Amino acid sequence: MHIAITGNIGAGKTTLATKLANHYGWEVLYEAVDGNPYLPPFYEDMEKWAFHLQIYFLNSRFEQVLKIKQLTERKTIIQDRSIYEDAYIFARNLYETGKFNETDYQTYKSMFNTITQAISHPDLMIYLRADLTKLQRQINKRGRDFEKNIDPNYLLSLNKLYEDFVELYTHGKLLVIDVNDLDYAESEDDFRYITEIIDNNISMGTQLSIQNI
Ligand SMILES: Nc1ncnc2c1ncn2[C@@H]1O[C@H](COP(=O)(O)OP(=O)(O)OP(=O)(O)O)[C@@H](O)[C@H]1O
Repeated sequence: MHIAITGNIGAGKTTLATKLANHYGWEVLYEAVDGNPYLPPFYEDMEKWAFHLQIYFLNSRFEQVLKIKQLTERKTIIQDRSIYEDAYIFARNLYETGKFNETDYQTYKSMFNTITQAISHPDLMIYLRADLTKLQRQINKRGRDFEKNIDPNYLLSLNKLYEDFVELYTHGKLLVIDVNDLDYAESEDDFRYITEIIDNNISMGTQLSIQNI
C-alpha cells in the first residue's frame, strides 16, 4: 500500500510520517531537502531558480514513485509529500505569481503530464491542514536557515492552492486532518487521535476503495 502525507511547508509531514512508520512498521520515503542544491538559492531569488528547482523535485519524486511501485509489492510505504503538490501547488503558485514564465511552465507541465501517465496514485492521501500561525510557528521551531525569511503571503498562497487541490482530488482516498490544535510530536493523546482516524479509514492488508470521504 502507498500512503502519502500532504501539506504546506511546516505542516508537520515529516514528523507524522516518521511516527506513523514506527507505529505501523511502514517504510518512510522523505523528500529531497538535505543536499538539494537549488533550495537555498531558490529562497533568495525564486524567479531565477524556479525551473531548476521544479525539475529537481519532479525527478526526485518520480524516482520515489518508481521505487514505491516496487516496494509496495512487499510492504506499506509512507511518502513525505506527493508528486501532485509539486505541480498543482508549488509550480502553479510560481506561475500565478509571475515567477515561472509561460514557456518554462508549459515545458514543466508537459513533463509532469508525461510522468503521471506512467505512475500509480497513492492508495491513501493524508492532508494536514494548518493555518498560517501554525505553519510559521513550526518553521521557526525547526530553524532552517534558508526558510527564515519566508514570506507569509507565500505560505498563504500555497494554503489556498492546497485547499483547491484537496477539494478536487479524485485519484484515491483522501483524509483531511486539521492539525492546528494538535501536537503529535509531544502528545501521545494527539498522536493516538490520528492513528484512530487512520485505523477507522483503512483496513490493513486490503485494497482501499477509491472514494473521497
Ligand atoms: N515543488 C516544490 N517547489 C518549491 N519548494 C518546494 C517544493 N517541494 C518542496 N519544497 C520546499 O522544500 C522544503 C522542504 O519542504 P517542507 O518543509 O514542506 O518539508 P518538510 O520538512 O517535510 O515539512 P513538514 O514541516 O511538513 O515536515 C520547503 O522549504 C518547501 O518549500
